[in-house]
Amino acid sequence: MKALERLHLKELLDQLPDPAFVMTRSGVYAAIFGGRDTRYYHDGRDLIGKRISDVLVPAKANWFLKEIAAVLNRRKMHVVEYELSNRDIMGLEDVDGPAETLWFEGRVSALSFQVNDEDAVLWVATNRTANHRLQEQLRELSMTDPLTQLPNRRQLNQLLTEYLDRTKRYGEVVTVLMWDIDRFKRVNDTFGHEKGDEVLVAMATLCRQHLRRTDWLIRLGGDEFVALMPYTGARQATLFYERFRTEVSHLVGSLNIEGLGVGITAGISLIHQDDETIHDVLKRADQALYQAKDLGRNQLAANGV
Ligand SMILES: Nc1nc2c(ncn2[C@@H]2O[C@H](COP(=O)(O)OP(=O)(O)OP(=O)(O)O)[C@@H](O)[C@H]2O)c(=O)[nH]1
Repeated sequence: MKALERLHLKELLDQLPDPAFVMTRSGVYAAIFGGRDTRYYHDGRDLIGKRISDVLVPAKANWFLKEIAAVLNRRKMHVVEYELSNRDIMGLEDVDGPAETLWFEGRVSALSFQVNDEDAVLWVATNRTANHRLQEQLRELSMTDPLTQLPNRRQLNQLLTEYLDRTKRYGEVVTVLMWDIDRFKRVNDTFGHEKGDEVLVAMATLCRQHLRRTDWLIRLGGDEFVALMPYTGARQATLFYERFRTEVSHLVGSLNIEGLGVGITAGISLIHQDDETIHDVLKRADQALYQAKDLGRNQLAANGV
């Protein structure tokens, strides 16, 4: 066994599927083993003897140096995730390897011996790009309404949390305009569910077209939507609603769904600096919406503006 290990140790190390770098505290690539498959990794043999700051842009190089120092100080393995693109790496033009941005998981542990009179770590880099992309896609899917392709309630919660924070900190004015299609059930009942879907998509598209690029339109569920309007007060939001309502009356004609009472009812509120949670503002907008429904639909009511 010993003889086998001695004879084949180098070959075994070179055959490691993921590259393993020996890196010193000052950032010198002292050795590299494995990671020879250029579909996944750039050939790193040219790195030996070079400094990380000669290879990576300063921000990335500093991040690596900090990680190395942290591992050497704590003497505990670190697992880190990082991204490397061609923008980060200098002089990569002539090296074989993937062209796109790569995501890595690094497993970094301290070595018990010195290399070139310096403390050193072993840094194993695993290409996790495919996995990372899949995760991004799943995240995107979990945040998107499949019918309208708009952000869904989950994303609204995230956005509102961010905007509540900004209102509390900087006093930013943000309007929440909740709207709902009047008599939508009659569309389904009269023309079928497919027509209902078409109406939902058309209304959502129309609303999106009339909002600003910095506004958000979210499908809450069913025929309920929220327009989240940063830098917008109640007066501007009301003007937006009036325009949207007029456009909807034309759309009802072009969709051939006249005579059912289809329109748009809305409730608006502002995010308040003393709101404790996002549910406070959602509740106010919801109450305004129901007040407007009670008043006879196809109109807007405000609450806490
Ligand atoms: N086609 C279609 N219908 C949906 C979808 N989601 C919810 N609905 C239907 O939307 C209808 C909403 O009905 P209600 O909440 O009573 O609303 P409404 O008829 O607009 O009544 P008011 O708002 O009070 O005027 C229900 O019949 C749901 O089944 C969807 O994705 N597609």
